[in-house]
Amino acid sequence: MSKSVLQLDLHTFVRGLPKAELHLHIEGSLEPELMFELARRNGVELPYSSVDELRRAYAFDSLQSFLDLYYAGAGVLITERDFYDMTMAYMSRARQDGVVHAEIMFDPQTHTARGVAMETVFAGIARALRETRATTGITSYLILSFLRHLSEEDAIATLEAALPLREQYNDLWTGIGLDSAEHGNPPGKFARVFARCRELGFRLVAHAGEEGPADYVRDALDLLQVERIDHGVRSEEDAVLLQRLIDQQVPLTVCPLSNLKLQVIQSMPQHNLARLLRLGVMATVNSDDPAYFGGYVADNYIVCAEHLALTRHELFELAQNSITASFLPPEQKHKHMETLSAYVADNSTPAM
Ligand SMILES: Nc1ncnc2[nH]cnc12
Ligand SMILES: [Zn+2]
Repeated sequence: MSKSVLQLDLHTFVRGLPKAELHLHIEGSLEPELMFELARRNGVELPYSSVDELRRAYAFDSLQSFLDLYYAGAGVLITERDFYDMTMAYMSRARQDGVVHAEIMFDPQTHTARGVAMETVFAGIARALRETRATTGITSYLILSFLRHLSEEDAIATLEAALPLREQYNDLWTGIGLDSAEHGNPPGKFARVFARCRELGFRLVAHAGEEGPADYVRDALDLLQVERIDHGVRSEEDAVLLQRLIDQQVPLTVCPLSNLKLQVIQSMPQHNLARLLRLGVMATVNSDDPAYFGGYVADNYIVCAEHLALTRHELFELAQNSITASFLPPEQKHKHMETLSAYVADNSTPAM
């Protein structure tokens, strides 16, 4: 295969790089413009007079300060069409970023607590994902995530309310996750419901080591038996844990712009993504809540390339890791790996 003489610029290279996005909260993809449109459509009053005023409120100093706005913003989602519109907007944006497969978290408790039916949430999101798969070939899975600031009983009730829908959404709903406020809500609080989900054959993930300590990462592995850790950046503080992540190739779904916006780090050059990757951690790059954190998945790759001096080969490794760490069956992973290798071979200088 011939190599191009001219190297693509960074932005073009990253956007064309076939990749999976593994850490994305669909409610966190709700852009202010759509939030205002849904508020108008549903007669919901927002405490902001304009899109600009809302965007100006996105100045966070912690995970909790973000979550307060995020849950309030989700209050405009009422009908099946609202969930469909939000999901279509994300999928079309993801397509522009070279996403070939997305594993999407959603928080049913945020909606059922407001009287929105579980079926409405599933139906709207699923219609958009299936339509996207049919028209573009981009595949996706759903990860139903429990809110950890609520009780385990609430999580169990949520699981029971969703299970009757499992067969209907079998092509999409493959995973269970754990998100929301980490401090004071350790993984062990959800050991029973995760054990039940494991028995039911779900793939398991959990947020850990974002704001919370490295101990929470270890507990998520030992007590919840998750396969992937969402964030996990604080694992670096525990050398034994870090070696375990490397030895066992436990994927971390890292979200650099999120870490910056929520002040997990104070500046991008401080981010440990490059260090983790170079130590042999199965790190991936993702957007978390792109509408709130100022960038979609390709922006996250680019900001890391620019501030952490990632090489093109390392960007390729991150994309490879995203496919490897996905829940896709082996034959689909293999197909994406071939496409990815061909893309990189076609767009590399001989020195890469
Ligand atoms: N970054 C994050 N951490 C925990 N819960 C979340 N829910 C949405 N985004 C989250
Ligand atoms: Zn997250």
